[in-house]
Amino acid sequence: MISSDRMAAVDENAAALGVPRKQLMESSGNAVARAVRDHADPGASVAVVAGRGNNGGDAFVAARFLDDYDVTVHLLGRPESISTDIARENWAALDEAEYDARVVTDSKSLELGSPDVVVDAMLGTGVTGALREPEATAAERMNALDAPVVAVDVPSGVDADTGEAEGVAVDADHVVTFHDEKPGLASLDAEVTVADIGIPRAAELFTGPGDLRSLSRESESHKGDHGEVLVVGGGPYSGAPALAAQASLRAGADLVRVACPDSVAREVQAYSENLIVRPFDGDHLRPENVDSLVELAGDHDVTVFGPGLGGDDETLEAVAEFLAEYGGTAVVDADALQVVPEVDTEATLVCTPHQGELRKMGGETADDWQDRAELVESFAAELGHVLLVKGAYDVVSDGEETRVNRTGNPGMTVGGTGDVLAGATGALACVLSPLHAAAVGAYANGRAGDDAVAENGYGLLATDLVDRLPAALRREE
Ligand SMILES: NC(=O)C1=CN([C@@H]2O[C@H](COP(=O)(O)OP(=O)(O)OC[C@H]3O[C@@H](n4cnc5c(N)ncnc54)[C@H](O)[C@@H]3O)[C@@H](O)[C@H]2O)[C@@H](O)CC1
Ligand SMILES: [K+]
Repeated sequence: MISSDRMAAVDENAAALGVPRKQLMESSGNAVARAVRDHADPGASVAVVAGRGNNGGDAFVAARFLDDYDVTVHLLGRPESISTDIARENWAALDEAEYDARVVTDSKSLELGSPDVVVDAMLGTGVTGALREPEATAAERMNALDAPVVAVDVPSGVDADTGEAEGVAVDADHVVTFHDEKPGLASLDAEVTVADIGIPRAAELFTGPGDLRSLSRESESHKGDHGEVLVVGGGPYSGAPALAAQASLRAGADLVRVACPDSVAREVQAYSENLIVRPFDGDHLRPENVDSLVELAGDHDVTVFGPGLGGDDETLEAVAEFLAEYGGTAVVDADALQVVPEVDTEATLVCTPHQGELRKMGGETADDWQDRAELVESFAAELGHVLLVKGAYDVVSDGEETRVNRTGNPGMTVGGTGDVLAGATGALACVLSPLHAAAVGAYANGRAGDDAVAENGYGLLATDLVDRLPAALRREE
């Protein structure tokens, strides 16, 4: 099963891997033509009703794969209003080659006749709201015909994620959907075929630019909409929590507070005026600090737990108590990680170990990234938490779904890059699912590192990553 949002991300990742959408459209159209052949023999008449998006584009391609049929393509709307270049190019190809391709600007002039098969390519995953005109009338006309209706990707008017329609929708007999099943199709009274259109598995497995799609913002946004993060860290170190907190801000959080021991509060604040510091008593985290921290954490969307806390016995005891009491979402890093396997917690955790820390948690690792991905997936299932295991190929898994990140370079072995990753992931977890936040965090952190090395060579500082996070999270359109 794949949602429309994820499908769009995967499609963009495929393009970044060198398999552009026009090529996928060629495969989609071919698959639609094969489905038409299941319903009628060569020579039969086929009416294709196409919209102005890529759903229509798929059907323009299908017409070319049905040269031995009597095909008529009806485009609803003017060719100039076709909304994508690839659909327009495929329309132009039909027009140039003198196919029977007609422009229908008004539903009254839609003459379907009595075809043997109807292809519904008005709208696919791009539908918003109820079908407008001329699509609504065209749907009613198609439903009234005796001929079987083959729908491209999803019956027009139906929401691919929910299976629901806000108004009239095409009543399809057969749906040819692409790449993977769509959640909304199962409840329909139609035969559903999933066509492999040549999207590489890597487009789903490896993080890519398409994964940044989900970070687009509404123009009407308010302070707090993009998340409030609490970083709990510091004690033996003061730089780590400051780095994590700055990374959270650079990854888009609206407000970030740092809870750290009194002893390092001034140092943490001195790193940046952008930080809000909330000190607690002492020079390292202790069990007596836990209750007030849990309360403070409750006012935030996500807690980033661990940067610079150190591994003192009292501190680890406090970490265990915090996790046992806390019910929100936390990114857990550094020394705090070793406590996770023993704790019974209601919290949603994203654990960010490097391979040494993973072993300390009781997890196994392997040199080959594919073997490692399998081991991480089963350990994540055992823990019941999301794991982001850092390495040349970072592995992210919630125990069911696994993603692998290939950005990053050997310059990132310098201290502090893990704190940046934890902070960025915390900010992202305010607006994305934990698995997706970890995947995008790893992708952006590595991309920031790649940009820094491309500019200056090795010898990068963790602060170089912080400054480059916004660009690394920006989607090029
Ligand atoms: N990986 C993918 O995502 C692939 C998608 N493909 C096809 O692309 C389709 C999605 O294409 P698009 O994003 O261009 O979207 P669609 O082609 O589904 O629809 C977009 C068009 O519909 C119009 N529209 C939206 N809501 C409407 C309504 N209620 N009434 C009337 N018109 C309405 C829009 O103005 C726009 O012109 C998929 O369903 C599939 O058929 C394939 O070509 C290949 C791969
Ligand atoms: K359709």
